[in-house]
Amino acid sequence: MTDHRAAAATPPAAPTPAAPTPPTPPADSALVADSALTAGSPTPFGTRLASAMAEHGPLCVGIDPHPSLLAAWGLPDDASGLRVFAMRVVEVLGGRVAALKPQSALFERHGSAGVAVLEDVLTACRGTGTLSVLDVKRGDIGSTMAGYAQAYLADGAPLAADAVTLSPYLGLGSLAPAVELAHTTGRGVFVLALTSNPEGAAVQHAVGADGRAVAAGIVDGVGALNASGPAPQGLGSVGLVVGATIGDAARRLGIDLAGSRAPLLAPGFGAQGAGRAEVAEVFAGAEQAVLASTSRAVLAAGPDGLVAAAEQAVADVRAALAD
Ligand SMILES: O=C(O)c1cc(=O)[nH]c(=O)n1[C@@H]1O[C@H](COP(=O)(O)O)[C@@H](O)[C@H]1O
Repeated sequence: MTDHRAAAATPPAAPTPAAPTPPTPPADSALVADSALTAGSPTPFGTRLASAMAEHGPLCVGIDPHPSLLAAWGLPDDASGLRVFAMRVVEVLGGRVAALKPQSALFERHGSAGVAVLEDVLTACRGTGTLSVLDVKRGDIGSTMAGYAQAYLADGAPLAADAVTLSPYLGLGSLAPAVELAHTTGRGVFVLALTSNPEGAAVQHAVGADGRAVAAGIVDGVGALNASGPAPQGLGSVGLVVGATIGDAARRLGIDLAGSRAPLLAPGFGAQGAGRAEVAEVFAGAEQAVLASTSRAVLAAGPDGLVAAAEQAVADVRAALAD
């Protein structure tokens, strides 16, 4: 199995023991990673993601420990249940899918104990070689954004992930500290463009003074960031979030999803109703960039059904993108 971990990372803290025991990073993994850094620039996130998708298929499984799912798994709705749930997902699906996407909100609702579990989940992802996309949807004025960037994209940060989700609705330029740090450390960001929820259209489809939709400007801006990023070709490290539920919105708004070289994180597949036909419609012409994301549809299969559910999801996405 290829290791798609960040090229640079300081030794992670050992995961807190849990049942089931999470995968533990090899003792020398960080040393290997550090020597890769000193030997040159870290491998860009977009390059690592392309390789992970080629190996495992274009699927990201979300780790969304909703109270209802904890109950369905027979676990308490507290930090101990959260730990067993999330670590089991990493243990079972780590090394089998291109990426895992912990949903920060559902860890944060358990307070500091939940955030401690999230730290261990991210550490465990690193141990399996599976890319982690931390879904935090952050966005703030530049000076504060630098703090968020340090929290999620700096080598050795307790909550460091391979990539994070960011909101550009304080202005795409306000995300610069995160983009710059991601480029430096071989990490990535996914910028919300056309989200899967129906309420998003009121903001994202709004047309500005230049006659272009807000989302179109974001896609253009992300294309420019990738053009000046560390990878001269192929997938860039600045991705876009484009919901699989948006129908023909991209086409109607004159957005060329493939033109930005952005990896396209595509939630909405599964529990939100998008299936094979919807994925095929939304991403026609941009198939190579799609990383479909699904959470509840896989997690509802329970601890023993995770592998089969993820394999089915990969097959469905592949078929949709081949249609
Ligand atoms: O950034 C995201 O991942 C995201 C963006 C978006 O437009 N829509 C969306 O559903 N998501 C996230 O993707 C996950 C979807 O979960 P399921 O509907 O259970 O597959 C949730 O964690 C959402 O927060």
